[in-house]
Amino acid sequence: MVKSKRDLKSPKRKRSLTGSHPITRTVLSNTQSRGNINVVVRVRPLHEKENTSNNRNVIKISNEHTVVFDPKEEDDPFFYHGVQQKNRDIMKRANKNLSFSFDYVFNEDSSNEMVFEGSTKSLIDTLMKGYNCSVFVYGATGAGKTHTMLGSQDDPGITFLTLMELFKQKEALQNEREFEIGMTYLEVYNETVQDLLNPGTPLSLREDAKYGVIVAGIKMHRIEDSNILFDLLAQGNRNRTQHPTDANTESSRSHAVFQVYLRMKVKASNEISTSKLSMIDLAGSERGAATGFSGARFTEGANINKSLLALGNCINSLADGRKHIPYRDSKLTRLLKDSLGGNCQTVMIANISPSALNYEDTYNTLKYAMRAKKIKASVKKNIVVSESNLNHYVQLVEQLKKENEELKFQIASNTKECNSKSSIAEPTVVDRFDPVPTNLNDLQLHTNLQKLYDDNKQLEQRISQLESAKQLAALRKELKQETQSRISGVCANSAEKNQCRSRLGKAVDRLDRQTKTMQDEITQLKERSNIIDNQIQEILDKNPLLKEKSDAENAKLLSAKLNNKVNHFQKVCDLQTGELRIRSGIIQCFSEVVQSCFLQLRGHGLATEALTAKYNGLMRNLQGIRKVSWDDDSETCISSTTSSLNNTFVIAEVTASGCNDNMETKVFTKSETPSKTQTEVLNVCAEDMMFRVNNPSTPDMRIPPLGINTQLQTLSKTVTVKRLLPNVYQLPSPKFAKSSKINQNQKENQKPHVRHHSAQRSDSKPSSARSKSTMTPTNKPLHKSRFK
Ligand SMILES: Nc1ncnc2c1ncn2[C@@H]1O[C@H](COP(=O)(O)OP(=O)(O)OP(=O)(O)O)[C@@H](O)[C@H]1O
Repeated sequence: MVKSKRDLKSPKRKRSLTGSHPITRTVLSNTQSRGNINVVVRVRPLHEKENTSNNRNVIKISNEHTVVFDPKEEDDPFFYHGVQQKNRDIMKRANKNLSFSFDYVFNEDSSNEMVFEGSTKSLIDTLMKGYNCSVFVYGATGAGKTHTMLGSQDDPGITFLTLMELFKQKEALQNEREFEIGMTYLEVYNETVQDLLNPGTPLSLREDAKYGVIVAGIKMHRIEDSNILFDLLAQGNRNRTQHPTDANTESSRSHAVFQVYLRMKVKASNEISTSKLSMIDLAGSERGAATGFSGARFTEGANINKSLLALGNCINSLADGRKHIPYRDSKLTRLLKDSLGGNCQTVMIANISPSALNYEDTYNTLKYAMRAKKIKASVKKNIVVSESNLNHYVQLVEQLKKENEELKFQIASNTKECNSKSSIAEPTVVDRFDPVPTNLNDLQLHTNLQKLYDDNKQLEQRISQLESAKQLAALRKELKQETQSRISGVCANSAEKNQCRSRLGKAVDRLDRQTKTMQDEITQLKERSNIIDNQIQEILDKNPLLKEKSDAENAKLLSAKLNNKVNHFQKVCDLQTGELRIRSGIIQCFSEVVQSCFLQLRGHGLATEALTAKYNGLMRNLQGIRKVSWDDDSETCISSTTSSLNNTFVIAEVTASGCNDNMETKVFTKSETPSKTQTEVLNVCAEDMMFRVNNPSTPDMRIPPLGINTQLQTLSKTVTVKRLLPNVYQLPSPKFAKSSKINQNQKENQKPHVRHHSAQRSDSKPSSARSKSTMTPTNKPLHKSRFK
């Protein structure tokens, strides 16, 4: 016997497979039920440790098909007054005494060869006829699964014996058929798939319409004779994940899947058949406590149990004849999709320990095996008559039928959902009926089209995310640059300025880099999306009837794009709201500081006129008084009707002393933007006018407003403001009325003002005096269209 599972070597092949350990009982002929999974139980001998401890045997084999779990113990008869007493020990727990029937039960003395003869030997006939076959060994840790599968040099396991049988039959049929045999050996460990013959990065599973479930990237090894096969088996076994547990010092912690692919061509008829034999050594099905580990081993155990539970659920669903089988719940079940139900002849070997120490695990294994027995398999031959690529046609038809069923089910549930929604809202375009073709070719095109649209949707989703992130980055960059431009005004010294500039510069660079990376990815994704669009077009060219489906999918795509846009604008709003909050905080703080500084300066008599004017302008801005509005057409408006003149404020057409000769009247139009200084002057003028309107009794009405002259000299021009926005300056009507009376008294002295040329202004009266004459506010609401 080999000392370690990893020491597996080519077993001695000189032994006659059928002669050395003949099975004494006929097993297969009358026990195998072709339609169902063939379930056999193998009871291992007690270990030395189990023998020495005061250990009870919980398994009794009644006959070759029946095993009794926790059999009733035969009590020593107890007599009282010569009468035998029943239930003598009332403290003792009643035995379960459960009887289970299987296709065959192998006892402690059965060799691997006997197990082979009684379980997997017949599979080779089936395989040679073009059917898929699979063998599972199931059981708790230490129950004898690996011993059954791999065995030892003296007692080779069923994998070795089954493949020997395959080569034997191959040789026998050599003259009639051409054979190609390939194999893969992989393990599923912690929900990842690894090639045991080429260990490396984990492999992924893909569903292929033609070949069913395939392991992407696994290497198939071609085998001509049995020598290389056993070397490969030993090599793979060395790479298998093993860790000692409390129950087994060489416990296999992964599910090992050994698959042999057979392709045969009948020379006479050119008939080609393909079949696959899968031999699966499952990891232990024990409870967590049996491994005695926590941490990594516990996680490992949890993953093993997860996949075995998923396998159990699939078995239950298959046994109950349900339509939906949850193959996708674990990697193991996905991988074994075509090895469980459907087109496959399956054998399950349930390994159990007879020791009471494994009471619960044994009980669970027997129950699991009983469930598996109920699975009904419908085995189909994988045969085609030509050498074309259709050698998996049968499998394809099966899969398409299944997909058809699933799609019909989806349509039914969608229609139901649609009906229930229609009472609340109009059905949207995405809820439209999506016809499913009944013809197999069309169904294939339909499925492909759906997949392409799904891929496209994912790409679009990612592109939208990137586009949105890119635009937000551009906005952030703009804000950073704005901050950069403010630096010179806010930093105290050049060191601080440089520090700020460098920080902001780095942020801008980072945003540039991010934008570039995003742009690159967008370009790639768009290229892929274009390829998919072309593929979609090709399908639509082949079958124009799918146009309706395509329209529905395009509508879904558009709806998803619009949703993404809405999300994007929400993000932009959030960003800008955040920025606004920051700015309001700055302005609040800033105005307090400025006010305090200005008041201090004024207190010390240091506030110049210019500074005061600036300060007043700033304060007005902070109060929300932002602009003066001018009429569009200066010429026509100024020289037009009296009512328009009544609404005209001429603020400062009269010069300050010393520069009245070259004055010209300036009328701003809406499209003109006055300079910063001009705006300030206008604001001050307007403010002054308002003050005079609101306080008509002010004695120095004739004195021009403070600073105006100086400013006008600087400007060297006369400024005419035709109109002020009343809602900006908020002229209160009662005060207007009051001021109106005063203006009435002075009306006699007024001349309608059209345009003041330098000659008319030679009296050098203060501007305000004349401007007052044109300030003829009216109680009538001002015509809206004139206020822009
Ligand atoms: N039928 C048998 N006859 C003799 N020895 C056996 C038999 N079954 C199992 N053993 C021995 O019991 C021990 C545990 O068996 P094995 O490693 O096959 O268990 P296992 O079910 O594969 O456990 P694990 O799931 O932890 O890998 C081994 O030393 C093996 O040689």
